[in-house]
Amino acid sequence: MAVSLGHLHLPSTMSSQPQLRRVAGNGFWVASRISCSSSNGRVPEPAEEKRRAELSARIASGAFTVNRTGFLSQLRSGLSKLGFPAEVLDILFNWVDDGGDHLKIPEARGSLSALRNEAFFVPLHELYLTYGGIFRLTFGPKNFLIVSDPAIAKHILKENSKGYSKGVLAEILDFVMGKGLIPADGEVWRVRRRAIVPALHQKYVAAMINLFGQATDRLSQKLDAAASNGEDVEMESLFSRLTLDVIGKAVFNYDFDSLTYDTGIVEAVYTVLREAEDRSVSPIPFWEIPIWKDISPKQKKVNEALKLVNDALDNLISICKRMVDEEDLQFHEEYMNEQDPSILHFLLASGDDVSSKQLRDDLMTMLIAGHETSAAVLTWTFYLLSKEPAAMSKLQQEVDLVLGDRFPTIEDMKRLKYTTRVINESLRLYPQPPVLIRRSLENDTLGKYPIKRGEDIFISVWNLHRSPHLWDDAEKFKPERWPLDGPNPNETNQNFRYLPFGGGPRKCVGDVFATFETIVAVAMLVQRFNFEMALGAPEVKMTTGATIHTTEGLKMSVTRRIKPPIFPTLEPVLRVDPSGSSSHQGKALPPKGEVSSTHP
Ligand code: HEM
Repeated sequence: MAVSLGHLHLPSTMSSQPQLRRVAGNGFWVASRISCSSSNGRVPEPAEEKRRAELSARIASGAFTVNRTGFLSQLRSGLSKLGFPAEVLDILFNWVDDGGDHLKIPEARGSLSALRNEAFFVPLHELYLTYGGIFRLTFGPKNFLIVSDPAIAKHILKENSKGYSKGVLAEILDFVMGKGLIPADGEVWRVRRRAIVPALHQKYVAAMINLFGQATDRLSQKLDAAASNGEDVEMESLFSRLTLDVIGKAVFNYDFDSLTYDTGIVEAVYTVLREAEDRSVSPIPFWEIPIWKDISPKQKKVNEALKLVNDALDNLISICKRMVDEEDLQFHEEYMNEQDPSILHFLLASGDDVSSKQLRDDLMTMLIAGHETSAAVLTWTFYLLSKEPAAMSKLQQEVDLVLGDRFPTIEDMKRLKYTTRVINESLRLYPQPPVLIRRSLENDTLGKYPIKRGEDIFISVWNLHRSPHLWDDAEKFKPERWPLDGPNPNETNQNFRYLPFGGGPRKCVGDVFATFETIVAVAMLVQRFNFEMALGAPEVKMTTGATIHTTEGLKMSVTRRIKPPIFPTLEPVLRVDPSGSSSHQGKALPPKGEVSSTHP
């Protein structure tokens, strides 16, 4: 029986797991009921539902379940054959299990064919509903522990974070990030984290609000042209360009201007990004095979692109070094160069004692970490909003009331409360990335199970965020689940059932940056346009790399908004402090349809 707790906090490992029972006589573990989840916060299509039902049936039939061997299992099987009732054996063997140190993690054997054509975290959700908050998934010689339990996630990410490394992730990303902050472990990570975190200080993030506004304004110009011509737009690729332009300026003061031009460097960045994503989901590391590496045209292209990007970064580092040398520098905690407020400038001005290679690795890491993640959040937010017109109109009411026709300012970030909740909820349904990867550096105990050093672990944020045991209406897009006047939801106040930016010492360094970036983009776009799924647009399906992508893009039709007059007595939750609004320094938007000349 899948346990529906229907409340928010889940204190113990045991209670988060559906009850498992062994089928008498065969020693298999099965769940008594498998609930089939809809995905995307929407009602699944019939074909998808049928495929899911088949997968659920295969899981329930034990097609993925590993036969337990060993003395206890054989004893149980023998007793069962002698006619002992299953219920009695359950009680007896669960009791024996609880006391012993032989306890085995439930185990499922994955078949690659079952996972084909599917974002891999979706079948993991089905397996979670059957096998519980921790299980071992075996693929041929490889196996992984899949963790979907808040208490175990907290243990790995926070309480015993020193006992875990980035493992397989560091191996996959080595070619592009080297020892950058995401893959780095141990002393390198500690030193780099200490150097980088101060660069994202309050004054810097506040300065970024203008940058977010200017970049979104450029996107608006594109949408405006599409609206005039009655053309549909593919929003996923536009969001990817928007966030690339933002992160280039924010991290190393480079204007990709990818919303306007398709330059060689933009193409090179995408080649490298796609390769990183392909490698993260490839079952066989082709790129490590010596001859393949040299003859594969794809690998050749990747190496050329990587060289182009690395050379560009090296060049930006030397330009910035020259700027810093010529500056009359007075470095302090909230230091920021007005002409170049980038993270790179801060790091060099701080006298950060670091090799150029390490600095490049860190810049590349932030470029990748801060680009696709924010783009994916925007893509799925607009997808969800297109399915919930009521949420969209509530959002537009708030934006009209708080911003009117202005650009957003830093003060608006706390006033755009419903906008923030929409993003919180989008991040719950579509966490980016959907799994966190770790490797145990020493023997440990996860929940009630002992594990050995060297275990590869996937913490499924997708499962945590969509667990029917942890959330009411887990699959539903409900920004209202987060009270407007409550705290911003995070891993701490949600006791690790909600991990949009990870948790513990390796939590995202760009969480506030990214939250503001997405608030500004969402607010400015819905302020100016209405969005709907385009007529005849392909069904929006998921595929995965490091983040969740659509398979065929997010095709939308965009129309300019004709705004109703603003009545200040809308719903009380949307009312803003009138004294605050008069002090806004925000810039007025150009009249609808006109193009602003503001460029970074
Ligand atoms: C909505 C956008 C973003 C999301 C959803 C997101 C999510 C995450 C998550 C879940 C982690 C933890 C990974 C783990 O524990 O394995 C992480 C780490 C990280 N993120 Fe973000 N991120 C976003 C934006 C950004 C931005 C804009 C930057 C840079 C300015 C950034 C830089 C980093 C870095 C450097 C780490 C590694 C931290 C460490 O290991 O010490 N992220 N991010």
